[in-house]
Amino acid sequence: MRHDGRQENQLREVTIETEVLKHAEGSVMITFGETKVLCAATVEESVPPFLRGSGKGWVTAEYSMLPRATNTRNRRESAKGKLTGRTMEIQRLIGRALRAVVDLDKLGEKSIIVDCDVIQADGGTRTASITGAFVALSIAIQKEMAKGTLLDNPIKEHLAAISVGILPTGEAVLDLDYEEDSAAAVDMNLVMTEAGEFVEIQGTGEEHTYTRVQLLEMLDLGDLGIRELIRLQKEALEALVFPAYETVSAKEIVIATNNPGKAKEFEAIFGAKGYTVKTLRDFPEIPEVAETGKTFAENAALKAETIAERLNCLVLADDSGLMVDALNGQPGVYSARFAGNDHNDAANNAKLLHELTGVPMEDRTAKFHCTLALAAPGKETLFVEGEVPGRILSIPRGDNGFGYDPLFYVEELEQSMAELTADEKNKISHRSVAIKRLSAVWEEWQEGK
Ligand SMILES: O=c1nc[nH]c2c1ncn2[C@H]1C[C@H](O)[C@@H](COP(=O)(O)OP(=O)(O)OP(=O)(O)O)O1
Ligand SMILES: [Mg+2]
Repeated sequence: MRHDGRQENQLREVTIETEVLKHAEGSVMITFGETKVLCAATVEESVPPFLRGSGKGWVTAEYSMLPRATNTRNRRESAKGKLTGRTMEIQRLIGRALRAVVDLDKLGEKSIIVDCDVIQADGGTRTASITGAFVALSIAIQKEMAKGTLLDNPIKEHLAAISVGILPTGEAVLDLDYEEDSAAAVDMNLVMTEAGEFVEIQGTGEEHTYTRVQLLEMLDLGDLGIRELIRLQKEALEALVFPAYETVSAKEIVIATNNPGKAKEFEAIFGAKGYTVKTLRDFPEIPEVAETGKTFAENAALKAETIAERLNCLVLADDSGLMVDALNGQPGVYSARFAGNDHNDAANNAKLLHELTGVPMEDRTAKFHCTLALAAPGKETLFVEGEVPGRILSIPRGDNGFGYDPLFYVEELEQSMAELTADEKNKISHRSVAIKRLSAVWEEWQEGK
């Protein structure tokens, strides 16, 4: 009988609470009896220098204990200015353990760092850390997969860790608490995989030795404990769904535009398809992307790809403009800054009228062009285009729309774009033509690589 009434092959009560932190990509509060460890996994889009350009990712861990995790206060290692040997040893062990079950090639050039912070210590902090860290890592990876930023699951199999030992009575026991651990004759930490293989065995006698028979007895107990821990890990992970991510990919779309006129049109068109539209006005912290490209496609890609990387999600961008035949296709990609001043519709329209002074109506043919770029991190960008023909009026007409709409006459409707209602414009505009083409190829693109 053990001091807390457990059987020799019985774990303490183990709980695994997932998603306990707002910011970390994966987080877990794990308890082994009175031992409590907070595990937080962070995904970073970079790797240590020795892996750069290799296509391989990295998984590592840090371990630390809060001052009052123990019955007397320990000075913080940050206050001491250096890590103790014990801390270094444990965090390396956690990192090694996790890397044993992750295919770093499949992870690609990303790093996952799992921070294990012991809130309360009552023996087995490293084994609880490894067991919890694996779950936090799995959550972070599942989210990457849900977002489409990881295509293939790099986790090869489950992994957990447990302590076993020999009490002074000679009895082999599973999952020692602090009281048992400090008196134990032999103390052993086992890190094992779901397949029953070992990653690490740390077994030491303390003023005692142990026999081969006792070693096998401890390994058997450990095996039992690991199986139970893996069952609990799976239970915790299976209970998780990622509804937020499903909504982001299925029902929400981010459009990399600052133009309120475009935003309204996208909202109307995608809203009718059941999407919520977010634009850069929802992310005021993101600086404007410089449109340094020479083509609509280059600029659309610049906007979509920069923002997709930044927000780590699917992003659509629009680069559009007016192409006037009598001006050899100008202002084209420079439409927004035709009059020099970016985004000044009145000045742009005035300059357009000035440039076309004396040009007769039959020679004032033009078209609106729109290139859409759909980008996701790690994916090749998809492009579609749309155009609508028209003529440039000599007097602005109508108050709807934006940009050059008051000067753009749509012959078949016998109205300027600015005289059309939003619905009417959205049926015929260059943007709506492009969006229709996008819907036709979107799914195929999303399923492909
Ligand atoms: O339906 C339209 N009706 C009237 N004018 C339009 C339209 N579509 C584009 N245009 C003009 C406005 C702007 O002068 C330029 C787009 O420049 P472009 O860089 O693509 O957009 P932008 O800088 O206003 O917003 P953003 O880059 O944040 O999406 O073409
Ligand atoms: Mg622009």
